[in-house]
Amino acid sequence: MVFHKCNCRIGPSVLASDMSCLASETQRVVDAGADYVHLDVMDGHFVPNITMGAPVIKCLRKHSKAFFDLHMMVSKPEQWVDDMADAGGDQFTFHLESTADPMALIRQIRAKNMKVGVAIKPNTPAESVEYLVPHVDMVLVMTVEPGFGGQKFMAHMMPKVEHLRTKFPEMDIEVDGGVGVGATIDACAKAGANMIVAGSSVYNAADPAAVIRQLRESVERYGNGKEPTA
Ligand SMILES: O=C(CO)[C@@H](O)[C@H](O)COP(=O)(O)O
Ligand SMILES: [Fe+2]
Repeated sequence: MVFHKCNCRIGPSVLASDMSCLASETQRVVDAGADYVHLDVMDGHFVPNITMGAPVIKCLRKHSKAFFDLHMMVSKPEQWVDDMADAGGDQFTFHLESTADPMALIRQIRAKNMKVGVAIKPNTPAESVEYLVPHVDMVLVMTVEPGFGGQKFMAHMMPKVEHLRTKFPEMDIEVDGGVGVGATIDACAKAGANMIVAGSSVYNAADPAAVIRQLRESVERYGNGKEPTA
């Protein structure tokens, strides 16, 4: 177990919601205790799927004050920084694999007053992102191949989380893909993740509030420096 003192935050991914009712579906998870909302932006090029762009996020912003974590699965993230900031994005999480000049992109995001996240795909080693840690707010370790919700959790990504947590005890580390109540969240929590994206497990649940609570309990039990009670 790798302990840390980072705040636990749960961010449902609206990709698993009924996206024809995005405003009410966002509100539904906020009411259920979500700390932020994870919005998956896919361009059909960086990943083989298309979801939403800045116009949709701008409309959603009119209905929600939630913190919007924009997971930018796009080939040219630089192209979308201004539009996403204008649309009301709070955090711009780009993929390390998508840009030739991460530092320039980080400066561009900061200039628009957004927080910065950097994501790594399953085949990208944790070491490759270390030099960016002092310059970003969060590292996202993908626990599925980006592109689709509802995939199987990749447990073999946990050593990457553990490696980063050991080196950076105070950094926000997010996991995304296939995370739900039970073995998957427990593995993430024990490895040291403190920001938890959960799509299907929250939106498909009969009681999303109970799921969010249990995800949080796992992080607080295993990750936040407390000994397990059972
Ligand atoms: O970025 C992605 C997929 O590319 C994720 O945000 C998924 O949307 C999470 O959904 P579940 O795996 O939890 O259903
Ligand atoms: Fe995502």
